[in-house]
Amino acid sequence: MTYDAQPKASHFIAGKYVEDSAGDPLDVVYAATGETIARLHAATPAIVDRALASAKAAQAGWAAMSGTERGRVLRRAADILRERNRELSVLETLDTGKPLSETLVADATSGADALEYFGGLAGSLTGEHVQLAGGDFVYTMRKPLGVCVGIGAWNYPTQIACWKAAPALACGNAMVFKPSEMTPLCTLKVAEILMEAGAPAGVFNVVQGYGPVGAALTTDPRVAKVSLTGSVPTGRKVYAAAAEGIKHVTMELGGKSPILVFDDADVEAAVSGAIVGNFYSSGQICSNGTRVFVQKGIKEAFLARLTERLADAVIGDPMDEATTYGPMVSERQLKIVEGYIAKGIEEGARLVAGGRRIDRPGWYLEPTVFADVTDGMTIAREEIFGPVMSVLDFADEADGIARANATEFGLAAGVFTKDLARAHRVVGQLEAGSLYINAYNLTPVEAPFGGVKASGVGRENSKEAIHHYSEVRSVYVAVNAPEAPY
Ligand SMILES: NC(=O)c1ccc[n+]([C@@H]2O[C@H](COP(=O)([O-])OP(=O)(O)OC[C@H]3O[C@@H](n4cnc5c(N)ncnc54)[C@H](O)[C@@H]3O)[C@@H](O)[C@H]2O)c1
Ligand SMILES: O=CCc1c[nH]cn1
Repeated sequence: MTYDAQPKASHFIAGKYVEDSAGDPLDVVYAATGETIARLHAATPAIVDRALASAKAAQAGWAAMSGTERGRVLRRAADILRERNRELSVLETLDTGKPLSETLVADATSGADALEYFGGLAGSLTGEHVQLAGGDFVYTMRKPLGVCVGIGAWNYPTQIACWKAAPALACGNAMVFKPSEMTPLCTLKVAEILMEAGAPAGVFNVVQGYGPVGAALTTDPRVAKVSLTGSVPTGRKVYAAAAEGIKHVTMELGGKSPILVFDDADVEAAVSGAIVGNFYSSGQICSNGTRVFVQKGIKEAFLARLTERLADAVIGDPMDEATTYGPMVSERQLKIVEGYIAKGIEEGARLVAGGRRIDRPGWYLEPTVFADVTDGMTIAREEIFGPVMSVLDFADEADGIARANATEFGLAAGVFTKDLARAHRVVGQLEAGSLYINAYNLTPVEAPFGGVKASGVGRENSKEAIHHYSEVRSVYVAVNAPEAPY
């Protein structure tokens, strides 16, 4: 099968595709076959400069439009994403290797939700009136930050671009977005669609590249804010570089999230939560609940049902809609995960499912489950970012909470129990940004998403995101003549 994945050019600047073949080559390899399906080029310094200049030039005019007009553009873009969902989902599958059965429901559709939601909010972004003594008052104005930079990870290229662009543009900012070097294709389509929907040229630009391009964008004095989705080590670098310029940041980083399954949980629901929380997108989701703490009384039933249901995963061609489990994004990522599996075995965890590379072209790794994992093992401490679930025993509520929190990360956490009083008591003590009761890994645009501790700073989605793409100014108005001491 041949796929037409080659874009018109590598970058999208000031409303047009732009190429500069002097940049380092950036090949797109289809994860399901290992074939190179497109060649792009990383941005040269001249391209980075052009993109930032274009965003800077466009931003003031975009901010001067009414929120209702900006919102209309975003909502039109949402409609186009939905109309082209199939075409965009195929491209997302080519970019990432995720099965079409997932991309049809979780990528362009999630991007469209963000554009629609923030498009709806754009017209109602207002300040406040604050009455003071004696008739004086203060009013506040909510202002855009200016030029924002978005830097993406490779697991959800369309979603990540839209989750950043939608609130940024709703508030009147312009954006330069650098997708992950692993998945450069989808964001170009988002840029094309925003222009088609009526966004002025320069309001959303895309430049490709590796880490140094992201670093050049982060440190440029024209940039007011950097929003990164990536690993904690990259987050530390980008946060530090942004701090040098006193820039705003959003850091959407990694995790090692816990799921607590109590004795009284519905086994079927808990197994479903653990499956979506570990194997959706072949385990390449930041918020995955990769430490599954299972109370002793339910452990055998949980493991038995989990292994039974894993046997029903349809592993195959991601373009076949019957496939429910696809390849990992790259051979490099697959080898990193194989290294963790070897470490798990070496450190004494019990392999109860999977563990091997699948004998077919592309980067396929079996959904893998380890039981009898202990807190000190490498697979229980480090983010693997692949299809590896660690099942740990726990004694009681206090033990489960303490051990769930014993990590530098704090992105998500889940609790499965029929005792709702306990569920609320437990989530109230778990150190994570997204908490789930009898559910896992759902990310509706209406709910804030983001981490605590090393998992991040700031929130995407919901009204919370508005605070991270705008700032408040206050105006003091005197109605009486001012007094002075002399
Ligand atoms: N919290 C979230 O919302 C979220 C979502 C998806 C992925 N992630 C995390 O992302 C990681 C996997 O993605 P990845 O491997 O692409 O992450 P990564 O940290 O390797 O790269 C992320 C992005 O940062 C860029 N980058 C690298 N060095 C940079 C630098 N010095 N300055 C600026 N940009 C730089 C990369 O080119 C890429 O675009 C995992 O840790 C995962 O948990 C988090
Ligand atoms: O990968 C992190 C963000 C996310 C979680 N679920 C879907 N996307």
